[in-house]
Amino acid sequence: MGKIYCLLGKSSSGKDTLFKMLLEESGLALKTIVPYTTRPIRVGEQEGVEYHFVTEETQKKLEAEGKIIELRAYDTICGIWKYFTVDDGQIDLATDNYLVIGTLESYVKMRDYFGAEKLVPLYVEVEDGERLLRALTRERAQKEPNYAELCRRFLADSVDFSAERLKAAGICRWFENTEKNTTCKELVSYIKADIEQ
Ligand SMILES: Nc1ncnc2c1ncn2[C@@H]1O[C@H](COP(=O)(O)OP(=O)(O)OP(=O)(O)O)[C@@H](O)[C@H]1O
Ligand SMILES: Nc1nc2c(ncn2[C@@H]2O[C@H](COP(=O)(O)O)[C@@H](O)[C@H]2O)c(=O)[nH]1
Repeated sequence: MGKIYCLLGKSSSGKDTLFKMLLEESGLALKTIVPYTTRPIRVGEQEGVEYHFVTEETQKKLEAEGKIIELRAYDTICGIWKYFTVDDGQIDLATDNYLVIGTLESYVKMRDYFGAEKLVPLYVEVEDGERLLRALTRERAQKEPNYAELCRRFLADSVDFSAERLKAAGICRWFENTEKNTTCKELVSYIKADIEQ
């Protein structure tokens, strides 16, 4: 029976980078679950790859149909952006293991939906100063850097991933992401051991 491995961590902790590296590990054979969002598509993103980019109306329709597994809404600098997981036939835990990127909130909601034995948290941690530097470097490379949103996320993260909230969600193990290849190796060993147990 399959499980959902959920990469969690503050903004710029390296979730997306590690996500791509882990998907390339053929020994793990992890599948993905494409999430949905109402935020605008960014340069370099593709419909159906990072997200299904949908309108507010589509989100409301999916909600009315009872298809939304979990949803997060953020009051961003550019308005309300929603991120959500949909029961759209992508997930078959009878046959496959999945890798997703989540927040503490989405992890808890998916754990409650699928059952604690099905969700495995992979919490990625980076020292705040280093993380802010990485976030700034990444933002500077954007066509239209949004430094205000970067700052909002940085501040929101310290509340959203507070020690109390991590403890309440049962997250007691973390993976330090100083050097990505080392972190990836640690994650691979951890996931392999979990799959084989
Ligand atoms: N171990 C590392 N060492 C140095 N830089 C890294 C490392 N891991 C990731 N980065 C860089 O840090 C930046 C943020 O990484 P990434 O986009 O993977 O983070 P994220 O957690 O997915 O962020 P967000 O949640 O904001 O989308 C990127 O520019 C990435 O190349
Ligand atoms: N904990 C918080 N998570 C947030 C916030 N704003 C967005 N997000 C989450 O980030 C990821 C990735 O977003 P992206 O726009 O860079 O693709 C997504 O899962 C959101 O849930 C926040 O204020 N706090």
